[in-house]
Amino acid sequence: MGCMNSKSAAVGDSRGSHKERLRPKGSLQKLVPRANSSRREETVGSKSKYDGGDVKVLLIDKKTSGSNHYYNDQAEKERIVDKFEVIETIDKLENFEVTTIAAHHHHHHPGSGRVFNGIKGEQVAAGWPSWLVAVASEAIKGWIPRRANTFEKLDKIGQGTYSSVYKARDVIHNKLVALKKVRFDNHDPESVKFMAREINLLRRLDHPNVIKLEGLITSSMSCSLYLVFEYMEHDLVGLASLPGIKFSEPQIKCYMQQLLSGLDHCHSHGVLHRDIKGSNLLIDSNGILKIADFGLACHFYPHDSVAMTSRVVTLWYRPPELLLGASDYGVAIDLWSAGCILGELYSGQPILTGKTEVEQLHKIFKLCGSPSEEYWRRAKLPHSTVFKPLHPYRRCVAETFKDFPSTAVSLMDTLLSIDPVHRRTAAFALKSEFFTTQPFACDPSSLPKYPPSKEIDAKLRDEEARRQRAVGSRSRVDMERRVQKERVSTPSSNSNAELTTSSQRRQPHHNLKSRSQMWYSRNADGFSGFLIDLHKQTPAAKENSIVFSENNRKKVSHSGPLVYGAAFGKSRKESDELTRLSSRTNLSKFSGLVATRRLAPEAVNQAGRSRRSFNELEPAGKHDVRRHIPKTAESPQTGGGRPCIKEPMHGRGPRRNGNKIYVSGPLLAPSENVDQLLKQHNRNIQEFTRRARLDKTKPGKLQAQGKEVTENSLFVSARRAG
Ligand SMILES: Nc1ncnc2c1ncn2[C@@H]1O[C@H](COP(=O)(O)OP(=O)(O)OP(=O)(O)O)[C@@H](O)[C@H]1O
Repeated sequence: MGCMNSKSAAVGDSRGSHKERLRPKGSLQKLVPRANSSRREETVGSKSKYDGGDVKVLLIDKKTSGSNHYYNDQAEKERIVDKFEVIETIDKLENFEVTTIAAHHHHHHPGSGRVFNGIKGEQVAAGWPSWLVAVASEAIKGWIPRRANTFEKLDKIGQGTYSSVYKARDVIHNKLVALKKVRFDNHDPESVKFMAREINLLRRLDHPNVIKLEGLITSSMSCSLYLVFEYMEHDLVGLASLPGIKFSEPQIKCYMQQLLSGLDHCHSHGVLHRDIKGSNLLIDSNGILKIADFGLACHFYPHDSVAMTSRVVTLWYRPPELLLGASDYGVAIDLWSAGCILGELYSGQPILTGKTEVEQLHKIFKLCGSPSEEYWRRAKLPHSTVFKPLHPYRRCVAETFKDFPSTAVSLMDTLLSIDPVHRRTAAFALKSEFFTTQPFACDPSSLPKYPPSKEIDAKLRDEEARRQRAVGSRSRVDMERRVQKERVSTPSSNSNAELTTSSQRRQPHHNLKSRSQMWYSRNADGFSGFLIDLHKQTPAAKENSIVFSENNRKKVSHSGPLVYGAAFGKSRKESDELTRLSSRTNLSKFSGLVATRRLAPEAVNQAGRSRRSFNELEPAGKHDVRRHIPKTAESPQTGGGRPCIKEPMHGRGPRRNGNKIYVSGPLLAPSENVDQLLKQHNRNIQEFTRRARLDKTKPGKLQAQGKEVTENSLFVSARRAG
């Protein structure tokens, strides 16, 4: 059949003579004759237009073949179509034989110039866009697209890096669903392919603990795609951050059992998830946990060695072998993440919260010990020469989590093995004493009913609280100015107290310290936007704040590790080690990169190349790293991976002033500065007035001096505020 030029309209070998005549328009619809029509039933083809390209479809009703109609022109077609009543979008094609479908486009496009026959032809006829059919026919096989107007969109409930997720009502089946609008470039076949990979994998899986893909919404005209999922009220991060939530042991076991059962199903179906983390574990109103977000997932072949990218899994849940650059890995990567979740469920906060890959690995070694000599030799990991510590680290998982139940520690010990082989399998974990000894996992249906809670809700709460702080601070600044202006001697702290109280009254969450906020302020690993009082900080937060101030003071245009050996208050040995690592690697620049999500596994080398070129071409500090990070860092988990130096430069990073550090949030002058500033200003005015009195007789000089004082005072203010 070959390619066709943009305007020719070959419809099929046997109907070549009609090729210029078939110009039906509109989507594929089943038509029934109106009462006065002589026609019995017919399906008209669709000619859709998108991005300047046309797709032609000719369907022949098997029952009435021979009565196919070719329209001479659009007007004729419309006249004929008008005789029919559209009763439904076709959802079954068995009765129709697709003879030929021609797609031709003005622009280069997947499917451009292609004539689809057979299955692909049917797919286009069924209303799938040809850009999807062209490269992802397998993903939509046997399915028909749902139409957008069969859903009623409700709220936005999730914002992922690659998607926006909406709550919606399926009006046909009258039930709630989640619609995930996936972002991809439909002009780029690779991008479409990788989006389709998620669909393919999801369709392979069918388990109560794996999210179910119920359908796809698109149309031949559309360049976007929605994935339709069963609706889930919660995710684990959102749930854990609900104020006052503390999971019981049977509850933790219940969630872990479901997580591991879901993982076991994925793994036994040859699927690695590669992004297990709390926000991807969805929980419905009956307490059923489902693994979601298969955007990073891939097929794996246990007995074949296929190179895969190591840039997967959100930093805090990423196993050491990936940080060491492994490209041949297996189920153990998901088990490591599951071990992190287990620790998090007990401790109430993420357990390994590095800000950079180097720091993440360092934290892992400190907790789990560094790999044995035998492992270094056997694994031959790409970054081992860079990351192998000079001195081995001792494993202290049991000591660190000594307050947890012993069976939980024992399971963590297995799942957090440095050597992936020792992590065993999800099936093995499910048989561990953790699940076989009392207290047993509770039944999901017996779990408490929670108000809807999502990571996005937790974020919104955090943001609202931050906004309130900002409003409070701004009001405070305004108030201080007013106080100064009116020369009222009320102590500003009183005014602030009043303001705080009123803002608290307005905002019920103001004073609630969500768990995520606490994680941040405790660890200073995320960017919460809250004013943190150093006196009240834990040592960990203090350590980090020192890094921040170091960064600011030294105006280092590079991320953490270059200074963190010394700045984190580590032991001399650790500090030397980190400095050594940091000076030997540039990986810190790419911290938090969570995989080349749309990159083929085979493209590992290419990723390496782009990494190099990024290093070589871009001057440090000038580059907006976020543009190059496919999976950016808004969540605490991914946030852990952000290069920390960028943030202060963009006004979102931690800034230190006296005993307080500001972490993220709007750029506000710390309010203590306002006091100083105003005092200084007063002094300057007094000085100016004094000199003016002295120099009454020398107006020329006065003017000059006045100017000088003003400039000085501005200079002082700027310097102090900066
Ligand atoms: N079936 C669902 N029901 C309810 N909410 C959902 C559902 N699927 C996803 N969400 C919400 O949307 C968010 C983003 O979805 P998802 O993780 O699939 O997208 P993503 O773009 O891959 O995100 P990420 O950047 O976190 O990997 C989830 O964290 C979750 O809160």
